Amino acid sequence: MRKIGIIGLGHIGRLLAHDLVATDKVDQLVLIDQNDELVVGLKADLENAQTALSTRTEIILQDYAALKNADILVTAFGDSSLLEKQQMAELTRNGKAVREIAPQVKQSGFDGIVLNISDPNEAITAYLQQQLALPTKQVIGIGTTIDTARMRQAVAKAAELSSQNVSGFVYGQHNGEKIFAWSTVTVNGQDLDKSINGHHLDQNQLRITADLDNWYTFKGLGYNASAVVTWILQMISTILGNGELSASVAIYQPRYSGYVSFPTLLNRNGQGHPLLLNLYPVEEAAVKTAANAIQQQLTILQQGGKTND
Ligand SMILES: NC(=O)c1ccc[n+]([C@@H]2O[C@H](COP(=O)([O-])OP(=O)(O)OC[C@H]3O[C@@H](n4cnc5c(N)ncnc54)[C@H](O)[C@@H]3O)[C@@H](O)[C@H]2O)c1
Repeated sequence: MRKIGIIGLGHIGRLLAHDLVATDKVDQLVLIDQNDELVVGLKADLENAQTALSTRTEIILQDYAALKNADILVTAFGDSSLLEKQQMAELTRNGKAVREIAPQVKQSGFDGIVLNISDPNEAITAYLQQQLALPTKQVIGIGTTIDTARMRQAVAKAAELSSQNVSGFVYGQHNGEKIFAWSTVTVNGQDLDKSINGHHLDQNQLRITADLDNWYTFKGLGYNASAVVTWILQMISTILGNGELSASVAIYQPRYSGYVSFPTLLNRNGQGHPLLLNLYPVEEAAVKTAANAIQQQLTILQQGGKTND
């Protein structure tokens, strides 16, 4: 039996719940949010939707104990409207949420894989791992997965190809020190310093295009959800199946003694082998800077959200 929990049913959580039910990825779905009316409404809506399906998902509401034998827990709590004010505005707010949520998850005996979406992603993932006291391989954040996807798309658009032809990763910190690691980026095996499909690609322009995609989505919708949910569904399929997926996710990296967004393989155990690619020294230094910034945020969270200013 495939069992998944989602904590936080805002833009992301409710779209994910719908997609899991509609694509028959889950037998039991545990839905938890601080807003009781929201979860009751969502359950009714999803059950109505199932009248058009030949599959059935059992939906369980507001029951932390039901997470005990869940395979995966997706955390998508927060208040994404705060991002309009400041990129890191959710830090202390979501730190408090971790202190409310983690003891209840821990008490359930949950021992599956956590996929964290809540921001600031790397620091909240690290804090969740500490508060849940689960092995680091089992607590993964979406990290710079979407930034990586946007980078690949920017390259693909400029080269007039589809993004499946592009490989490479964005490292570091999703809402902060993002490192577009050009040393890792290739188009069908070709480096970017060569002409690609007749186009000479300008890295500065590519970065602007990738960031603009995020800006347009946020300005138009006030949130972004489709890309995140689609990638999380891929990760869920990988964890529940036998495959491996490479993604730049928030993982514990021993070489930085902490969490940072770093390319790695995901598999049924959660985090598999990290991809140790040869970065340019300047990229390597920037990843270290990002890891330090994440560590500083983690320290703020560990102190209960109190900053010195
Ligand atoms: N890393 C990424 O790529 C990425 C992309 C988009 C959004 N995000 C982040 O994901 C999170 C969710 O985004 P969203 O747009 O769905 O947010 P949202 O504001 O629409 O919804 C958040 C939900 O979490 C619930 N919640 C808050 N605190 C809770 C608690 N203590 N216990 C239970 N439920 C709680 C709220 O009631 C709300 O329903 C945010 O932190 C957002 O910044 C990350």
